[in-house]
Amino acid sequence: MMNDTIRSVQAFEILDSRGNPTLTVRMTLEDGTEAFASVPSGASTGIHEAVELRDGGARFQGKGVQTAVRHVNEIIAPQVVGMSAGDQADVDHVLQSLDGTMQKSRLGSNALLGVSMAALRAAAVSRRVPLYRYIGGAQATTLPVPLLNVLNGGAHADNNVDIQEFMIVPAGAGTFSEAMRMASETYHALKALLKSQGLRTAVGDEGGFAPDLRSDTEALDLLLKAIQTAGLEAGKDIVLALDVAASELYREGTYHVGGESKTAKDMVEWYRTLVEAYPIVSIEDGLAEDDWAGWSDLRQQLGDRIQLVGDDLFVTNPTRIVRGIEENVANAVLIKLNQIGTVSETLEAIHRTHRAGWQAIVSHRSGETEDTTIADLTVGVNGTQIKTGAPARSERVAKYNRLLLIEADDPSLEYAGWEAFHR
Ligand SMILES: O=C(O)[C@@H](CO)OP(=O)(O)O
Ligand SMILES: [Mg+2]
Repeated sequence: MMNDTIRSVQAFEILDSRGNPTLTVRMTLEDGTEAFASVPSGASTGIHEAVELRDGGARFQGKGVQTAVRHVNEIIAPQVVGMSAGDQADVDHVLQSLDGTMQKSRLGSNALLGVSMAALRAAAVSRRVPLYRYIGGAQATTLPVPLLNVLNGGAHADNNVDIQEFMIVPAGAGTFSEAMRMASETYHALKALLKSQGLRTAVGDEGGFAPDLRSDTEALDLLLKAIQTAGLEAGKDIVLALDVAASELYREGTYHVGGESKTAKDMVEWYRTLVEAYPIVSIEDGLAEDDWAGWSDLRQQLGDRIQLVGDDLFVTNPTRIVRGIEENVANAVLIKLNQIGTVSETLEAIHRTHRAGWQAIVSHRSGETEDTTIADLTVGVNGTQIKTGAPARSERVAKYNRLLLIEADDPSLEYAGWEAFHR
């Protein structure tokens, strides 16, 4: 018999994919269910994100992951034991009120999210349903198009490329597994191409290459070449997406790109030339996290042609998303559980995004673990796209592998394909 009353909650310090401390939470239920959830950690974090208690940050006055672990074990656990794991909204409400701050800085968003995700996972296990089915019920019908980061620049790489992430997007595949095959073949073709040009093939945090390139267009040309070498057609089988992470390029009121200072208007014109020359379907964080006026212009100029995704701009925060919808500054939202700190608030962010007719793209962080919750979350909410790195490095591949298993288990789910970019 199912009895999803929470019996115990315990946090442990573990390592993330960068070798930095993070935490995992084990929740047990009265019916004997045991579930774990692990929390990721970003590098290019938005200033409006929920605050994790992270080791080494001067900002946290010596409060690191150990403190977050203690908060779970000593403050949160006694309050949630006895609650029902399936009452996600109630559990998350308790977490939010125990913390009591706007950005979850008292207990730490990592402490809160670990418990919130553990409740979600435990409730599904207890009901003996796959996590995506527990989240989405009969309404989960879609498998997402993956956005795979294969080339890096910006603050993440030691080269002359300004854009942080160049992603390949196999929208033309017929199934999710075919999409992964196309993506990994392109990834390997890219590696061979870099090698043949004497360029570095070491990979960054998300599994993408970071060769020493002269410009952003050289990076885009390399991708087109790799797609072709893999026997695929750019624009038909695979298209491209960018994460500019423009907050990182923004200093003292201007954007610093290619050794020049640019206004928001110049940036929009730059994107127009890129979109005209390359099969780019999506640009994330094209402008900085508080440049609302610039974003509004970007949306007016390019919003009918391509997907414009807010990451640092919205930080998965329902309040910022509502403002973005009202001011019509984008048409898609990047969704990261740890930017907001609870499952319920993440679901609210997704629902508000979808209700506006915008796309919600569930995303990993640059510091990840083997936790695959985001794969199930994407399917559960009928997300048409997922962003979780290169098809290499196990912490990224774990999410893709989970989706491959979901596809194999449930033939009723349909690959989103081009529908993902329908506006
Ligand atoms: O900018 C981003 O979108 C993410 C993930 O790719 O990076 P980070 O986790 O470092 O914020
Ligand atoms: Mg981003």
